[in-house]
Amino acid sequence: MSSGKTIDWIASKGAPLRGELAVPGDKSVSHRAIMLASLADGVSQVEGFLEGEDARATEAIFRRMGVRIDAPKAGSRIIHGIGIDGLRAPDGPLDCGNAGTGMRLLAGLLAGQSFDTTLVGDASLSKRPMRRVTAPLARMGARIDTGEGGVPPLRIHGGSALQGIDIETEVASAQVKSALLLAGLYARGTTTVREPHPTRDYTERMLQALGWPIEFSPGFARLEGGHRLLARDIAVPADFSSAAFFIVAATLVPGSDVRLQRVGMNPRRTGLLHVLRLMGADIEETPAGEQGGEPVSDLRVRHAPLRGIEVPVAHVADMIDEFPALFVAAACAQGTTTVRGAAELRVKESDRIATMATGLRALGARVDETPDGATIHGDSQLRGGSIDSHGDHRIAMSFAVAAQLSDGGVRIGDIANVATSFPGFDALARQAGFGLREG
Ligand SMILES: O=C(O)C1=C[C@@H](OP(=O)(O)O)[C@@H](O)[C@H](O)C1
Ligand SMILES: C=C(OP(=O)(O)O)C(=O)O
Repeated sequence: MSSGKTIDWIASKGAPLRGELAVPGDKSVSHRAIMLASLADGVSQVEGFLEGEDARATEAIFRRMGVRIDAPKAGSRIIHGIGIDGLRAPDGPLDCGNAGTGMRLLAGLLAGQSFDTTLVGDASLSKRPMRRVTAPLARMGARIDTGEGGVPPLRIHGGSALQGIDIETEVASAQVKSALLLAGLYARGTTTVREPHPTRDYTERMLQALGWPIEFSPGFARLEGGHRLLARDIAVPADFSSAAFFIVAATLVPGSDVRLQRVGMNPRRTGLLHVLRLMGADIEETPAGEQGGEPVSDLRVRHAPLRGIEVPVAHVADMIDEFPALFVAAACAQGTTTVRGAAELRVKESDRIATMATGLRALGARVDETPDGATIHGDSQLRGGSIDSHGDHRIAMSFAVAAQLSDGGVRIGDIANVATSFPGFDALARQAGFGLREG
C-alpha cells in the first residue's frame, strides 16, 4: 500500500557488482501460502515469507476473516488454518493494496464463500482490468460487480452455488488461472483451465502439497470441489524476479562478478535467463536442491557484452515481470532488440511499455513502442536525467540498474512501492556496489 508520501532515489554509477547476495522470498508463493494455509486444517509454518506490502496486505485480509497468523520473526509466519469453510465475514472492505495477484486470486476464492465481501486497492490497482477474472467466474455462477469499466472495487456476493467449468483462458495469466482454480475448490463438479501459453503453476503445486487432488501440466490444470486441505510447512524460495535486477546489473557493469544464493528456478519464471544467454550473458547456474517443492539454484553472474535479439515470443509469459529490466539490458546491448507478444505489460502496475520507453528516452536511448512490445535500439551511452516510475516498483528498480551505466545521476521519482515486492532493495543494491540513495 502506498503511504501517500513520495520518495525519490538518486541513482548513479557505483562500483562493479561483487559478493554474495540473498534476495527475499517469492511474492507469488507468499500470497498463496497465506491463502491456502489459512484454508487448511491444522497449523502451517511458513519460512522465507516475503515481508513486502503486497503479501502483507493478503495476510491482513485473512486475519480480518478470522485466521490467526503469528509472526514470530521477520520472514516467519505460523498460520492457524480454519478449514476450507472456516472463513468469517470481515467487518468492511478488504484492501489488497498494490497487488493484482492478491485481488484476482481473492476474487475466485471469495466467490465461493457464504458471505459478501468488497475488495479495494490503491490508485494503481484501481485502474487494472478485473473482467478477465469476473467474466469467467460469472460463468461458474459467481456474482461479482466491478467499478465502471471493469476495474476495482469488486463487490463479491456470497452464497452463490458455483459450478465447475472447462475453459480456455483468453490471456496467459497465472492470476486468472488461479482465480478459477480457487473458485473451483468451492464448485460442484470439475474445473478445467487451459491456457494459450503455460504460466506459473504455484497454485497447482501448493494445492497438491496440501493434499487437494489436482491434475496439472504446462498450460493445463484440473481439479474438483469438495475436498479438504491439510496444513503443511512451506519454505518460500528466493524470488527470481527480485534476483533479475542484479542479474541484469552484473551483466551490464564491467568488472562485475556476483553470486545470488538459492534462487527459485521454476521454469515458468526463468525466461529472462534464456533470453539474456541468447544475448551473450555469462550466467553460471549451480543447482542447490529444492525449497518448498521448487528447484533452487545458486547463480554466478559475470559482466559480458550483450547483443540485441528478437525476443522469442515463447519466453514472454515466463519473463513477464522481467521486461522492465530487459529493456535496460537491450538499451545497453549492441544492436537492436525486438519485443513482441507482450501487450500484457500495458496493464501491470503501470503501462510498462510506455513507462520504460519514456524513461529510457529521457536517458538518451532510442525506443520505438508497438502495441504489444517495442524496438529498443542498443549501443546507448545513457546519460543522467529524471524518471517518473509512476509508482511502479519494477520500473523504479530497473532505472536504478540503468543509472549504473549512465554518465550522470538519475533521479527516480515515486519509489515507495518498491516495498511491495522488494523491501530492502536499496540496501542490498548498495551492498552489491550500486550508487543509490534517497533524495
Ligand atoms: O500469479 C502470480 O503470482 C503473478 C502472475 C503474473 O501476473 P499475470 O498472471 O496477470 O500475468 C505476474 O505479473 C505477477 O507479478 C504475479
Ligand atoms: C505485476 C506484478 O504484480 P501484481 O500483478 O501482483 O500487482 C509485479 O509484481 O510485477
